[in-house]
Amino acid sequence: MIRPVLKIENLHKSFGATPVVRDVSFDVNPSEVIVIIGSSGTGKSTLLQCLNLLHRPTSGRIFLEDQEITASGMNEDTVRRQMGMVFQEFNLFNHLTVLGNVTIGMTKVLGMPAKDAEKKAMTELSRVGMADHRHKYPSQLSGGQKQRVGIARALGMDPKVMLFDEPTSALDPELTGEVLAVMQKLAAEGMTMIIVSHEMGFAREAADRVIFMENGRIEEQGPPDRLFTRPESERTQKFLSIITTGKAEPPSGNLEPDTP
Ligand SMILES: Nc1ncnc2c1ncn2[C@@H]1O[C@H](COP(=O)(O)OP(=O)(O)OP(=O)(O)O)[C@@H](O)[C@H]1O
Repeated sequence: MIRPVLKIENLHKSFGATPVVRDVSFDVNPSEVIVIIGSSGTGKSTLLQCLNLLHRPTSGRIFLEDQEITASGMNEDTVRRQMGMVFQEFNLFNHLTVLGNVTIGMTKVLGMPAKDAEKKAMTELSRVGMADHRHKYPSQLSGGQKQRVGIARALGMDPKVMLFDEPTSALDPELTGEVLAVMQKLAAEGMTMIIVSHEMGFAREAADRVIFMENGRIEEQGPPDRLFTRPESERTQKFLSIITTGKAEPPSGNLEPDTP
């Protein structure tokens, strides 16, 4: 039997009285690439941020390999160290070079000697095609290059899973491709990844499984070939038709009352 990297059981997250993630359960298998899609405001980012405890779930359980990370007393930093997170905004340190941005987590958080950290950082920068830019500062890089450094920084921590929260949303269209290409390469190398994205072409090509979220719940999930061509749920059909025809704005937010 395959042991999942992540196991999510009956996850709920509310902000005050507003439910945003409702009873979400799924497993993530080793080397699996999951792309989460859905209209704006349906809880995709909140779900992702619950997975590495940036948001504390209101209820439900999350297991990272065999460890329940939602157990009381669990150290959040220990959990986050094992999951690489790539944000829409790149969150690089502007006063550090590319190399400095990638090594800082390894030296400060993992306690790695500087020489070892530099060697590892160069390996990860090569992986994302940024080794030649190692001495530059973030202000000297394009958005796509900054995001690739962000990915190298996350990889430097040898994460068990990589979480991407709309990694290309802040990029001009011509820079999106280079970041998606790096993510596709990581997928081909066997990295376990969960990606929140509006890039349907990428979801179709790179995902092993697509999860469509609606109103905080998993409405439908399946392999991209099936989900994009023969969606089972009417809501998925509607969402995909809006996305492809661009005829109307998808409905947003929690339109339904919460049902227990
Ligand atoms: N920290 C917070 N406090 C209160 N409400 C929040 C908070 N974060 C998110 N929300 C609300 O939760 C809902 C879901 O937001 P979320 O960002 O998870 O949606 P999303 O599906 O990722 O949307 P998008 O695709 O636009 O990023 C929204 O109504 C949002 O306003």
